[in-house]
Order: sequence, then structure tokens, then C-alpha cells
Amino acid sequence: MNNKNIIIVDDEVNICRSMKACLTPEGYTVVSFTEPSSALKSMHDELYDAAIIDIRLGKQSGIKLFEQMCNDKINIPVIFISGNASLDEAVQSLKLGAYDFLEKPFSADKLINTLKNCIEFYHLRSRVKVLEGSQQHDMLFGDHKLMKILRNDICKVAQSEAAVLIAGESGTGKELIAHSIHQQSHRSKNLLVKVNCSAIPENLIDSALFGHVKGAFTGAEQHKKGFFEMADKSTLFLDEIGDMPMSSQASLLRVLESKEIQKVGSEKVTKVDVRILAASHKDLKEQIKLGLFREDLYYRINVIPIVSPALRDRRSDIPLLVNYFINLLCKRNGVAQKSIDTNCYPIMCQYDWPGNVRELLNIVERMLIMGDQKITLSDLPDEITNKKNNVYIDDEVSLKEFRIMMERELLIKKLKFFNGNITQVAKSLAVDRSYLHKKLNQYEIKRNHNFD
Ligand SMILES: Nc1ncnc2c1ncn2[C@@H]1O[C@H](COP(=O)(O)OP(=O)(O)OP(=O)(O)O)[C@@H](O)[C@H]1O
Repeated sequence: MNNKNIIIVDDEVNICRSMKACLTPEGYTVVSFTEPSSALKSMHDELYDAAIIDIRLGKQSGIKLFEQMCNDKINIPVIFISGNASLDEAVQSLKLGAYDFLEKPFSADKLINTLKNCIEFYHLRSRVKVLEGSQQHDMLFGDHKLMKILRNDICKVAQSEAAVLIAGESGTGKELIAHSIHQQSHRSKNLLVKVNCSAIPENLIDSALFGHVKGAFTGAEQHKKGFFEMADKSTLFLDEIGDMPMSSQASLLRVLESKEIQKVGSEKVTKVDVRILAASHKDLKEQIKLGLFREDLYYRINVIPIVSPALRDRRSDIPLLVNYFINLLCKRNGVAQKSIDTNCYPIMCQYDWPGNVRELLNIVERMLIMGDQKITLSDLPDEITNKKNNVYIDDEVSLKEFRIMMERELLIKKLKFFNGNITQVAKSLAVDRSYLHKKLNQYEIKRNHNFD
């Protein structure tokens, strides 16, 4: 059984019946309509795998129906049929994006084969789109043991259907984690649907999550699919869930409990099969205490918790990420490959990166644009070189890196103490002036370095 849903739109009831009779034994579930408006309504309400549409629907036009489907973003592959359409109409239908055109009368075999190829073709096409999309997402870089544990956890949870709550500071890669879970799950043949919960106005949440029918409220000029329907048989990623208003949380909880949706303005209740991933940079337990997040919803979405580590907790990954971003950005922007002076790494590892990987990515991009062929210490922004925190020593730092860090810290301290007086600094360090100049050049420290 192939378990696919097909919709037929033909003004001749007999033709609908005979197509149904030949497709049903092949395992297709077939519904038919003689009226384009009822067909369009059904396409909004149900999920179809393909549509077979007559070009001439009495006084109405199948092509017009197809155009309306495109406007309403109903993405069903279409096969047109007709006994009396002109060649022009057939060509027009294909130009609009229909999969094929069959001239009546056609054999049962011809219909069955065309339909099978059509569904396979669209399935492959969406798979290619998913793979293209995933290439931008699945690069969860990092060799630190925290990243190894994270990748291992992702691999395990991907195989299950349980809801996952991804916690972690902003910019640590929570969205990448969600994509990675989806890509490794059996739902990956369908697209992951992402919702930014903080961006949906409170009064539109039901319509955004469940969709609405035409005329449900002022401004609802078209039928609209909600995120749950879009994510049917796939994964729904609820990003920034901690920013969702309380009233919206109630609607979300209802659908998570019942696994059913009801479009705004419709009586009909539809089952959905959606896996939930959620993320928040806010501490949801804290939000519960503050009365800003529902405890019952928290337990629904937090079946498996995953924590995305802050960059400062895996500093040894910084050189790896910097190199990865340099390659990525040079390729993406079509510029010649640039490189970085490895003396930059110890300094970059000292910085706390409050914006995490996103901040690192932005800074690398800025240095690539503004700097020369090789990024050097002088290209590092002030907030990184003027760090005032205690020296951080990573588990995996090498002796050479450690020496560079300490020497640099010491030179800056002394220069500050002696107001940039080289003779005094050299004397206090028990080195001669030329050696001190050499070191200052090596670490690109200027005498009038900004010491604040
Ligand atoms: N481990 C990583 N490897 C490669 N790139 C990463 C990694 N982590 C994050 N990034 C990149 O950093 C940027 C921010 O990541 P992402 O949007 O996933 O973070 P987030 O935690 O969801 O942030 P927010 O809480 O602000 O939504 C993206 O460009 C992402 O590709």
C-alpha cells in the first residue's frame, strides 16, 4: 500500500468515479470534487500528495484553480487532464509549474504511471531541498569534550520521538542543534519548521500555530496553514519559547496534549503528527518562579533536556572555529583565502565571548573585511585585547600558548605601570631595550597601547 492522498477535480462525475476506481486498488486514498471552490477549501484543510485537475471545469478553469493554489502557497504537485483543451492551455499549465498534462482519453496504466512518477519526482525534489538546507546547518563544529558529549546526545535523541528542550546562552548554537536532531531523525525527509515564538503577536498566536479559514477574522482574506499543519509528519522547532506570552502558552499546551488542531474559524478538528523541539536562552525554571512560564508546559517540552555549552567553557575550540569561519566566509564572499597569525589565538582564548559563537563569527567576518591578507594581533578588536579578567588557563593549552599569554600580560602591565617608558620597563624586566622592542613588536603592543 502506498498510503498517498489524491484529490481529483473534474466537473464530470463519471470521470471522477472511473479515476477513483483505477487508483483505489493501487493503494491511493482518493477524494474528488466537481467544484473548484470546494476543492480549494479541502486543499487547505487536508494534506494531499498530488492533485489531478481538469483544465476545463464547466464554465470555470482548472488553470485558475492552480493559480489560486500557488497564491495560497498550497504546494501540491498537479497533473492536468483535458479532452478539449487547446495546446496553448496545456503549455500554459506546464509553464505555471504543473508536473504533466494528460489528454483524455488516457489508459489506466498511463494515469497510474504518471501519478507514481509525479509523486516520486516531488519527493526527490523536496529531499534535494532538505539536503541543500541541511548543508548550511549541520556543521556543529568543536572538538572539546563538551561538544563530543553534545554530538553523542544529539545522535541518541534524534532516534526518539520525545520532546527536547535545548537550553543555553544566546549564540551558542541552539538552532544548529535543532537542525542536527531533525536531520538525523526519520522525519528528515520533510522540512523542519521553525517558529520564533517571540516574534508572533499575542492576538495572532492561534492563527499562526493552527491556521485560519478565510473570513475567520478581519484581515483573514485567505485560508492559511498554521505551523503545526506545515510540520505534520516533520519537526516543529519552537525557538525562544521563554518569550511566549502566558495566554499563547495555554494554546500551545492544548495542542501538545491533544495532538489535534482546530483552525481559527473552523469546526473541524484534525490530528497532527509533529515532533517538538524547543529552545530558550532564558532559564525557564526561573521564569516559572516569576509566574511567566507555565509549569505544565515546561514538563511537556522538557522530556529530554540538552544544554548548548557557552564558548568560554570550551575555549580550546576557538582556533578550530576561527579557521572554519575564515574558510567559510572567504568561500561565501568569493574572496581569496586569508589566514591568521597563530599568536592571536591565546589572546582570543582569554576573552569571555558573552555573545558566544555568533560573536566570534561576527568578529572574524569583521577582521576579514577590514584586515589585510593575514589577520594579525593588531586586527583584534579592543574589547578582546583589553580584557581585564584574570588569566584563564584552558585544560588543553600548550606551553607555548601559555608563555605567549603570560609574556603579553606582563609586558602590558609593566608598560602601564611605567607609563610607556621603555628604559624603565626594560630595567624592571632585566632585559635590554632592543630585546624589549623585539617582544613588543612580536606581540604587536604599542607603547601608547590603550591600557584601560
Ligand atoms: N558549534 C558551532 N559550529 C559552527 N557554527 C556555529 C556553532 N555554534 C553556533 N554556530 C554559528 O553561530 C551562529 C549562532 O548560532 P545559533 O543561531 O544556532 O545560536 P542560538 O543559540 O540559537 O542563538 P539565539 O539564542 O540567539 O537564537 C550561527 O551562525 C551558527 O551557524
